[in-house]
Amino acid sequence: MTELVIRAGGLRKSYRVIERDAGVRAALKNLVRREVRTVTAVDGITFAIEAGEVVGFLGPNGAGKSTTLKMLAGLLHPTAGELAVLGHLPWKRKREYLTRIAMVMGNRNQLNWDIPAIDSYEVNRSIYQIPAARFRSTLAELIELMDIGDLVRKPVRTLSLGERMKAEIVGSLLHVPQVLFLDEPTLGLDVTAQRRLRRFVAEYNARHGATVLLTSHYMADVQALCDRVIVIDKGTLRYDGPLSALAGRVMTHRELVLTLAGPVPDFSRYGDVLAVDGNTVRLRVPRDEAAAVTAQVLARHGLTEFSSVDPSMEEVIELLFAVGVRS
Ligand SMILES: Nc1ncnc2c1ncn2[C@@H]1O[C@H](COP(=O)(O)OP(=O)(O)OP(=O)(O)O)[C@@H](O)[C@H]1O
Repeated sequence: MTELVIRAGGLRKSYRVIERDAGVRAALKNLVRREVRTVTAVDGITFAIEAGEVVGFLGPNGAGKSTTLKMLAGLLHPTAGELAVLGHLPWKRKREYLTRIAMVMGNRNQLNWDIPAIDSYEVNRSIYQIPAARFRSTLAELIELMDIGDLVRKPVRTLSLGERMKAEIVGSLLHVPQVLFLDEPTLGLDVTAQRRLRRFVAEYNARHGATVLLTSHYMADVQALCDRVIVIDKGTLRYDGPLSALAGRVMTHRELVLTLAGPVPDFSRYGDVLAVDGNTVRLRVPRDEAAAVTAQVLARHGLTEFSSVDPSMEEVIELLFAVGVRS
């Protein structure tokens, strides 16, 4: 039986924001009476994740992804709902919990800039009470997996962004956590460093059976690592399922490229004619009619070639965020 590592039910998080207009007068008024507004960042989401899954968390800016990850990692207290990770209430921040998870934020540094990463790692070793021999072997494994070698001996401030991110991740995983929350881990990295990091996450997942929840604006990260995606928008869950099925839910139409033996007659009765080039016509048809249209064209006109153009994942996501998911 598979083990459920994360269970969230009706999870909510609201922030209280103090409203303030600009200027001295507003500042004075604010001292007397504070206008407080509630921002609901996560508005009752329910999902469950099994051990060893690598799940992509997608959504436009401000959708509530970081807030959700922070609740899972115990950095924020949920306003309402149920949440259990590895059987723990994350916000209690129990030692037994914190030693089994890691949160990596692409836009935050955990390592001290003025000293080499290896010295910060020593600090982590004592915080997590990692036995010396295990620490050495894990460090060697992570350094090899991440291919950072002697860089860990240079002051962090002298490292490039990509090198620093690799060093950050090594530092976050020295206690060999079973659950990884990765919030934009490849943010700002060049393509080579992104690829390296992806390989690393895949390898770590395979070696340690770790459960990974990842947010990223780079679709390549999600495609390379996640079979399953959870899409949220304005704090609510819009899709939870295989990445491969997402296109089908979002794209209402398909593009067919049909090549006939002779010139193309008027094809407007089959769908939107996008282009005609010699004997080839590009046709846009409702997704669920694509097979029937192809069969009709084959029967009536004959086909020498046929293909259907699959949208790129970027296109799917762009459309998804623009129009939402069809239920
Ligand atoms: N500390 C805070 N105080 C008040 N509002 C906040 C706070 N943190 C986040 N928010 C608001 O909550 C909403 C969700 O923010 P969150 O950072 O979780 O979204 P996100 O999906 O991670 O966005 P992005 O892709 O831009 O990182 C946004 O409207 C944001 O402005």
